[in-house]
Amino acid sequence: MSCQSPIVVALDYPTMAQSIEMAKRLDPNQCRVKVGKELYTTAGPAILDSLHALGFEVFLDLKFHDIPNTVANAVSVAAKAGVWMVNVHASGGRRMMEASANALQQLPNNNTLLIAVTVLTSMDQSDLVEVGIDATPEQHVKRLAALAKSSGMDGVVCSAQESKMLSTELGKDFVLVTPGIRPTGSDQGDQKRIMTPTDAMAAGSHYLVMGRPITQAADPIAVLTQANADLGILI
Ligand SMILES: O=C(O)c1cc(=O)[nH]c(=O)n1[C@@H]1O[C@H](COP(=O)(O)O)[C@@H](O)[C@H]1O
Repeated sequence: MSCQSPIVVALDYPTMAQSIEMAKRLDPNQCRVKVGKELYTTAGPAILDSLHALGFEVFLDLKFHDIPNTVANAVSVAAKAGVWMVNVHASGGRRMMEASANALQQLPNNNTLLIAVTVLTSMDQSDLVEVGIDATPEQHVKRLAALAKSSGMDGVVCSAQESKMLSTELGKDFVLVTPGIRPTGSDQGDQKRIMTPTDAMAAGSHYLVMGRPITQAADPIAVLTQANADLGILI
């Protein structure tokens, strides 16, 4: 049975041992897990097998951004490894996203969700200006999300601050994956566009990515259980 909670715990650790130690404390009914650049660079594909063996659905967050052929082949390998979700950068453009979507369609019985990152949740308007984008984060997210949808993506990564707008613009079935989730009182860190778990779900997010508020907590399981309880999920 698929996990009932929308929470995806980011296993951002420098060693495989630390990530597995945390995964063993977590319950696959209480959350999904995310493998990002730090963990994948140290552990390689073996980490996916280990997390699958523990019963988790895994979001492979490598944010592919390259030429269409390279990205299409990379997402295809990820899907064959059985990950639940994989992502690419929407700024890679239509041809890159279409090639990726086509690559997954050619696989027999593909179930992997293909998601495009819009504007990183660590960026605000001043960061966009510096990279030559003369738009607000909301405007740029809207443009990239529309492009992602028409290029065959299942959904986007955005901040929960844009969830309401995207849900209205692109429909409730277009999957909204939102990092930058911060329970009240938790440290913002390097995130700029943040929201609490409850507000994010009310705004229309489908999945909530939470890293440090859980992994750096004195009692990670208590924080996760409280976040689920706040969302009305009692496991
Ligand atoms: O694609 C992502 O997961 C992602 C996109 C984004 O815009 N912002 C973002 O924070 N993330 C990831 O989500 C996680 C957030 O972690 P915390 O800030 O520790 O909760 C990290 O693993 C990031 O790599």
